[in-house]
Amino acid sequence: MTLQLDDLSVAVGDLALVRALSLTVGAGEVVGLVGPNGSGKSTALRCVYRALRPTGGTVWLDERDLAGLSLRESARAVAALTQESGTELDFTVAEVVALGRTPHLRGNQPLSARERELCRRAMRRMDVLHLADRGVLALSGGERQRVLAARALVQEAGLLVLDEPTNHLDIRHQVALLRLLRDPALTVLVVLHDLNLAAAVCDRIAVLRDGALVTVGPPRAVITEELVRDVFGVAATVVPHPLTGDPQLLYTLSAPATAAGDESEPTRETRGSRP
Ligand SMILES: Nc1ncnc2c1ncn2[C@@H]1O[C@H](COP(=O)(O)OP(=O)(O)OP(=O)(O)O)[C@@H](O)[C@H]1O
Repeated sequence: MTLQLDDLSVAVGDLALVRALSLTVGAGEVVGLVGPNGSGKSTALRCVYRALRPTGGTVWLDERDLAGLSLRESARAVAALTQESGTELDFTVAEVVALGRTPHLRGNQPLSARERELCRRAMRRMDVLHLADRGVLALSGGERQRVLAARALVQEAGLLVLDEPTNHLDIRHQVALLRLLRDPALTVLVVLHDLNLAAAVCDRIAVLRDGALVTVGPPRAVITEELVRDVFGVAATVVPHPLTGDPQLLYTLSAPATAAGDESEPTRETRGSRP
């Protein structure tokens, strides 16, 4: 499935949150959306999983206008793992994962044997099968995030959008989840704060600032010291990953503030010397 954001804009009153964003995610591609806090990443993503109606532009799914699809059709096409994917009700883990099949079911139709196996496999892949009978409200943040990831997987949608999916996850589960994204059957748009993980998992990275696209391209072209300084206001050193060659950022916490306005706490060297 191909996703195309075409001149997408979101405004609240006079405030532009997303400005004329055009971005294509090709079938089977993993595209990362990165940018500073408040740069419009989640807002853009919300337009793709229909939590928000854009004020301008169009979201195309395989050349079909998302706004013209029924909610059931778009729920079959787009699975979302976001900060809004919460579960307030005390369902069991197995029940929450099974909810991912809802767009495919009619009325109270029970899950088929294939669907039950699909749910079991997703729980195994996300390492939550041993929690199947536990209530979700009593889980840790990371366990709950893995349950929601399993729920998104069983939806069998062609497009997966994720907003900070590694939130709460320990490093083993971060790597496991990001590996799942590298599935040729999946088209993926993922918001990530960790630029090193983004460089490792994404085919291309799109950088947002103040709601507008700064650049988009392969990690090696996008993740540069200049970009990190200009967009994030952080001094970093880029080194190639010794095995893959992917750009990886090294940060020096005692580095001086940058021109882009790093107003961090005074460094160890300067602390105490201020009036
Ligand atoms: N309903 C709204 N009304 C007014 N401003 C909003 C609304 N929703 C979001 N914003 C503002 O729009 C901007 C973009 O928010 P958004 O959540 O898309 O940013 P983000 O890039 O995902 O940020 P973060 O990295 O902090 O998650 C922020 O400044 C936010 O405060």
